[in-house]
Amino acid sequence: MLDLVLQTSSSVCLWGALVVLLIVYLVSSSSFSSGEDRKGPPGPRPLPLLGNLLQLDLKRPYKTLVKLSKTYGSVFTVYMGPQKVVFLAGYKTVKEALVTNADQFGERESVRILLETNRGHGIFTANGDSWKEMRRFAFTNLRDFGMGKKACEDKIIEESEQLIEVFRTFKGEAFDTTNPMNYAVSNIICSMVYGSRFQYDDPQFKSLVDKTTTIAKLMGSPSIQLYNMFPWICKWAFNRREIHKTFAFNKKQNSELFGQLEKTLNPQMCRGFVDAFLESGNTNSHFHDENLMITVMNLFAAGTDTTSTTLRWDQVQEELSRTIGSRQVQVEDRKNLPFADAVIHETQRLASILPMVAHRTSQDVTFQGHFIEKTSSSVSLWGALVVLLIVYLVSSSSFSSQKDRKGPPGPRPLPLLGNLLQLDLKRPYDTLVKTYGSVFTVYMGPRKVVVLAGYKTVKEALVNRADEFGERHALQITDDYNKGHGVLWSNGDSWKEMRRFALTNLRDFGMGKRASEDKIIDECEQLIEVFKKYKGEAFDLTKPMNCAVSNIICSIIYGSRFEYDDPEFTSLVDRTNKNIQLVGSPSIQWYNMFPWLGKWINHRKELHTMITANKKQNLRFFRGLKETLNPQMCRGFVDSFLARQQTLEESGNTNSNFHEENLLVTVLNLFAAGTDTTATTLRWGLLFMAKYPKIQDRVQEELSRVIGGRQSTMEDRKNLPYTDAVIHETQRLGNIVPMSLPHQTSQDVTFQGHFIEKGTTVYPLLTSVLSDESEWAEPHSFHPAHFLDKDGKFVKRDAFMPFSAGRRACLGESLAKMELFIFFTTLMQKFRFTAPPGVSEEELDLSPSVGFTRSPSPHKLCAVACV
Ligand code: HEM
Repeated sequence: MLDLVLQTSSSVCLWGALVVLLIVYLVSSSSFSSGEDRKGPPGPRPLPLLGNLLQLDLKRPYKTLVKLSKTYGSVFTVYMGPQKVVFLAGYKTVKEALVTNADQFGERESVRILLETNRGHGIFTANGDSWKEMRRFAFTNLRDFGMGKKACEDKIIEESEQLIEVFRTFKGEAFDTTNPMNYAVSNIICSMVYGSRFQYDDPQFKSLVDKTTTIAKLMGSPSIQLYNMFPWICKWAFNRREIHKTFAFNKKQNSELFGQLEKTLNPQMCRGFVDAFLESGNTNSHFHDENLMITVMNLFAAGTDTTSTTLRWDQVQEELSRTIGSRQVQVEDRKNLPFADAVIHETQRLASILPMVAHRTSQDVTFQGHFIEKTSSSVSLWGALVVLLIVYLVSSSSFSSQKDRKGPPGPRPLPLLGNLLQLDLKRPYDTLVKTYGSVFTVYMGPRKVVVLAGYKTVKEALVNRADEFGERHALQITDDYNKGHGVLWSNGDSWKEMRRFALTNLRDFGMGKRASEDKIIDECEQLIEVFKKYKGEAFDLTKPMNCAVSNIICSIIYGSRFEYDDPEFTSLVDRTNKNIQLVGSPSIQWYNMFPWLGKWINHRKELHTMITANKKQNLRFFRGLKETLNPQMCRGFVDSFLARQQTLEESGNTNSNFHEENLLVTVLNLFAAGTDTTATTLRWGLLFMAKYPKIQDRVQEELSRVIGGRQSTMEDRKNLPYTDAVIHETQRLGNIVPMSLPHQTSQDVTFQGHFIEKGTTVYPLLTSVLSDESEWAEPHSFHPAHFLDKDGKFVKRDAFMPFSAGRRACLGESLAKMELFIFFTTLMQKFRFTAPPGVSEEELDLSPSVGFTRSPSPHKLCAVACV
């Protein structure tokens, strides 16, 4: 069959063959059905090839697994890609397997990447005789060099003195304990392995420790997990190259250290594990260089990575000083320090730094009534699939079209997966901009996407070529619920009518006008009351901020605001915000790329429940408004829409875009687009103020000098250039919609010499505009001077494009600007925003949490009322 396939060149046949092979594989392979047939442990139903991958949170797989153990019990099966893995959960089960049935469960199963680096040597991933010898030798030697004994205790005491010295140099100021802690712990291993410790600033030592930690981090990254499951297609993963590079570097450094030790070897004085190994004179075949190297690196890796957690030091310290005063603690003291000992144990329990270590079955096992077969792999079928894929890659024409027709350049895509494996899904385009310039092609799974980067290019496309680039590309998930209605995800006449109607109405209801300003001022007063309740204590601003901003939209849409504790209101606000998060989640991104996976995506069900609830609630509101409709008094957007609908119906127009579904979707769009965005920007602003108190000083000084204690209005903006610059800089650096929303080309386009087909998805990369190095002096820092001239006057900047540009630009721009100005200035007049007590400004984290919008990581601030 393979010969036949190899001779065929058409990609259709190849796809056909692939499908047939997959079916054959599915039907013939017992690996997926054995679960049921032979009473294997239960588990979620796997997909072919992908297994249960889409149900797992790859960042914290153990969390999903704990959830699964609640459904399937303490022994269950999960397919990590094509690989069947049996998980054991809970004390009783784990103990029964690892202790009682040690022989059957005691072999080490290893992930692909570790097999590659360790090659069956060392202790961690080895099995069989080599493992037995190395483990025994390491164990005896570590014991000889003091593990659990007095000599080791002395070394640890000496090291802890060094660590205390380092801690002291910070003089009580906040600092990150990771590095000193890693150095101290590594030094214990160094003493045992090489026979000596290092100074913490020794570059060789620092690099060894830092690189070991880097490798550990990379090993847990999602792309490496994917590689472990699909080694044949994920070979190109960037992190894999990094691991191999770093690992080789560490090896080289260790070789040098071993070389030095070998030169000074003295049979009368064995300094450590390496000496013992070199001297062992053991002719046994397992004592070779490679085994020494990997064993030492295993000991290093396993002995270094530490855990940090918030310890109850107050109580621990009290117990320590009561029990032993200021003398050095010794292991002997442990029995008299029950609380300290408990804290250390609890830290280990909670931190659980190695949540999953893989074992494998050495034979067929029946365990707790489940059949678990001896670990095996269906190598031959996989081999066939790989060959087929290669043939496909070489012959298929579908991906080479971009070269033929001079499409924008880009990395070479894989079939189906496209460039997914080359992208860091959190910041997908940063590296690509550097390699491919301002217009390039990326395949998000099977979908071709053109990315536009930099101010000039984005402006040229969205403004100068607005007609060609001004259509919206709807994502699969938004299409499911918007179905071409509303303003955000629609196109054509319906979009045009809805956008125009929404814009006119928002304007009539005060957007950019006095009425709207009054509403914002009223809402601000409510928000201030909420902030005051915290009496200067630290709190999370998200919820009150969301409620306040949502209320502005409510006033405009329904004609009235809600109390913050009204359950109708809070549920609407909470669901809207949760929806936005979910829509940006990785699993929904998978769904957008591979809609046929639909059923298996968990978040989709959650999203469905919430959107349905929001729709129902809105329909209820509409009904209430309809019953009290008064043509003389239009309360808001819904009234206006209903009135128009009625007029059209009365005039016999049955074909109009003014129907209930369009009202519903437009209202949900305005809610979604108008709340999270503005509230998130305001949270960035206050966080920047707490982080940079000198800038906050200048804002507050300007406010009190120019408007004193009275309420600010939009009129004041021109007299507050510094404050205005700070708000603009907040939007620039906050960069909350980093990729804008997807556009698509409305026709075949030739752009900057590249051919782009009609209907291609286009992402204008706003983040690259807002941090364009040729436009901004300090693109990556908070620098209000970007918007000030040398006399301190406010200057507009063309590259300030947080609302995007052109015909699809943000519809709520002027409302958002008004909200930002009034909320920000009023809050600045009333409160001083600071980091929580005990947290320094440097520690306030500016790293974003990226979902559909880019928001600050969860944090708390204090709002101290100004007198
Ligand atoms: C700081 C606040 C805001 C920011 C940064 C922001 C940003 C954006 C961006 C980048 C887009 C996509 C433009 C494109 O496709 O190129 C957008 C679209 C949109 N925004 Fe905003 N927005 C904000 C506030 C608001 C508010 C308050 C409303 C509602 C009243 C709103 C309603 C919309 C709508 C309806 C669209 C879709 C326009 C269309 O597709 O025709 N936005 N916004």
